[in-house]
Amino acid sequence: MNRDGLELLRRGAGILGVEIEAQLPAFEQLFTLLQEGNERLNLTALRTEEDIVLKHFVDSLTCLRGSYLEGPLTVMDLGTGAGFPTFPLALVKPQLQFTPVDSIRKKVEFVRDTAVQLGLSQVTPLVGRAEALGRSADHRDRYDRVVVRAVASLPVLAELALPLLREGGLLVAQKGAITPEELNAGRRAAGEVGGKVQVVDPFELPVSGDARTLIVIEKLKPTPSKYPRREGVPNAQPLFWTPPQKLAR
Ligand SMILES: C[S@@+](CC[C@H](N)C(=O)[O-])C[C@H]1O[C@@H](n2cnc3c(N)ncnc32)[C@H](O)[C@@H]1O
Repeated sequence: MNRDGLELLRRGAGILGVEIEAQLPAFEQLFTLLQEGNERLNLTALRTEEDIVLKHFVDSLTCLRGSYLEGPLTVMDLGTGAGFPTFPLALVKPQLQFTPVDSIRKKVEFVRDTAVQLGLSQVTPLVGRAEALGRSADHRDRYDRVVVRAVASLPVLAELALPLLREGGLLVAQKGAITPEELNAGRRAAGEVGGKVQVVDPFELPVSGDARTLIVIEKLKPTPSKYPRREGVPNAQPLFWTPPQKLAR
């Protein structure tokens, strides 16, 4: 990472109030590993230094808004891709025990190798689909937090994540701008799977000003055993919602 990238990272984290000075060498190493991984494996669409620093590193750190990730907690990162938001969060919050999950094996292998190289022993990557994990005894009702970034619409996230949380656990979903229709469907879906939308926090990504929304759903009671539905169904038929592109013309 060159000097401009480092300054951008400092500036973005500073605006968020996140202290990262001691972790800058690790972020530089992550940057290099991500670039090498991208050349080999085509992991992420973001390739420029500015995009990686701002839209992966700083953007992931915005999950720390509102202090929902304080203390020793077990955290599943659902649909982690190349390891986001897991890596930036794990670097600055070493008390969090992360389980980054993705259905694509090559991505999880990259995350596993990168975690080893960064010395992040509290990161335990897993290949799997949320629908299957949400039905397995090893993972259902287990986690203090589920974090997600750029994975699915809110009703789908509610159905995939709530089964994995313990009662009182929180889904922390980082999204772009959200329409009232998606939010309304998300509220209804959350209720259906045992949760409640507790926080809708719109904000701007530092420096670029891009619209973001942090949404927090709390699990209040057990998720009915029929959820999550089988693989692919939550996305194909989101609870209480027809995404705009699926509306008949
Ligand atoms: C757009 S990428 C986002 C990756 C990462 N969270 C980020 O912000 O860069 C979405 C990822 O979610 C994974 N994914 C989507 N649905 C999933 C599911 N049901 N179970 C596990 N992984 C899933 C995909 O394989 C993909 O890697």
